[in-house]
Amino acid sequence: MKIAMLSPECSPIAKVGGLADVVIGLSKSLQLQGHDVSIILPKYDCMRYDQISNLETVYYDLPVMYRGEWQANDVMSGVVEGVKCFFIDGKWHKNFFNRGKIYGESDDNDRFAFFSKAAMEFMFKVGMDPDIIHSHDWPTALANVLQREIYYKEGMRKPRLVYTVHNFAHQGIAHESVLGDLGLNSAMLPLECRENDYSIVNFMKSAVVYSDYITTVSPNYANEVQLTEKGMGLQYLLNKYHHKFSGILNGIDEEYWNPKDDQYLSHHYDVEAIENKYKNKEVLRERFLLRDEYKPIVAVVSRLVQQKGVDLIKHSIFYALEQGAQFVLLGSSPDPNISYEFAEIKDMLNENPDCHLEFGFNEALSHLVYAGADMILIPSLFEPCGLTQLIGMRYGTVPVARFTGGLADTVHDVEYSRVSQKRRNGYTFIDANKEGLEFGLGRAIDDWFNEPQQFRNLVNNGMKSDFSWKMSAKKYVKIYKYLHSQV
Ligand SMILES: Nc1ncnc2c1ncn2[C@@H]1O[C@H](COP(=O)(O)OP(=O)(O)O[C@H]2O[C@H](CO)[C@@H](O)[C@H](O)[C@H]2O)[C@@H](O)[C@H]1O
Repeated sequence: MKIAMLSPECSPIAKVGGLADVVIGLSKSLQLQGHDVSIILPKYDCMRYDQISNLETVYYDLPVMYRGEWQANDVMSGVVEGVKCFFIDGKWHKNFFNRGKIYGESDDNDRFAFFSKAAMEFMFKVGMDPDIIHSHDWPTALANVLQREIYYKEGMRKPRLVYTVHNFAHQGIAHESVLGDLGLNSAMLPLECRENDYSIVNFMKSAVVYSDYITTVSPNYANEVQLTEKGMGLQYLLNKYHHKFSGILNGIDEEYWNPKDDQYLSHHYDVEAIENKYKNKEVLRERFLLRDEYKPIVAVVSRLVQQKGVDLIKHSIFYALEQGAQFVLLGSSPDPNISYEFAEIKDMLNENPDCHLEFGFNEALSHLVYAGADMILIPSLFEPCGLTQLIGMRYGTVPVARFTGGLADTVHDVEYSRVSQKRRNGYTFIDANKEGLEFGLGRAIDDWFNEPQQFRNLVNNGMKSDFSWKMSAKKYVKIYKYLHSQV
């Protein structure tokens, strides 16, 4: 099948969070299974150009009608991790993608609405005509509306539309004038695509209504968003369209995340020969100036946003130290208040030889943290899937996770899980408060000190688990094929 992925992120060239990992991981796996995949992205000035090969301009001056005028764009192609990518390079004065960042601009809605239109226009002009247009999250949601309302009518009839939601907390809300900017007739957009104030358009709702199939990134989160407030206001709509909605668990790219030959590690290991993991622990300690003592390292690798349980992360720093563990954090926050709070804690613990907080986004360092730590903590308030617990397990780092969303699908508690002993791989806790966190983390630290064999079994079980994309990619293909069988 011919699949066009539309995404604002793609690892490792344009990554803010897990969406980037999923887009490349799923694409690689689909390609391995014999499908023809292209990823279409904006051409940001801040991309990792060193990770793109064969970059060349393939279309000059692609005209895109926006705000009633033809705007020129070049389109470049390149290869990322073996997958063909196209980059839309807006040449006009607004410079939507030369902002030094991917998100966080006051005109994000306009930037990504424009990208959706330009991506559709590109596919139309070059006659790409994919079997599937697979768009992701709010930034590419309007592509689905554009396909049905404009491009289908102009003859681009083949594509079936699949839409994956990585987080219902960010939906893309804008005044309906955004539709006119894209050449859509605002009056045609159904009311269920709008907010209570009908002049406000909700991008995600629109994609739910217009797509042929909607997925989210774990089965448990798919249930939660239909049944609870985790649907962030979309519960009704998701229930209405439940026949075309399901959860497919994310995988990880096991080639990229592989302790056996990880490009960022100097000591490689696997489940059969794990000793080198502890050399990475030494390297991590040296790097973060932690003392070399018989203690477990608890790690957090995260965007520091409320979703991730920032108050619980803060509490866990002090709690882990109190319990005799070391604590490391690699995190960055788009929220200055949260950044400030963590900077204060860093100041307070500056002289502590058992703690290091590192701020910023650092891909290479994240690999060392996964490899060097003993436990990875994910105390999220909600979590659509979560990748850090999967990556942690791949590196023999035991997850301590809140029992929610995809974390509940993937982390199986050593004592309280219903799965067989062999599949138990971590510690979970239910309550999103200090007591809950201490219940999960306390048991993990205690077992590390006092039940080393039990802890080691968890390490082994995690490392032996299959978190590859293979099975999940097959589930997507099944959906793609089903949609075409319905035509
Ligand atoms: N400071 C830092 N430096 C380097 N790397 C860092 C980093 N902070 C985070 N990362 C990396 O970013 C990724 C984050 O993965 P998450 O699953 O936490 O995704 P996120 O919440 O962003 O995305 C959403 O989409 C994904 C994908 O569907 C869902 O799993 C998730 O639940 C949902 O919230 C991991 O690869 C992690 O290593």
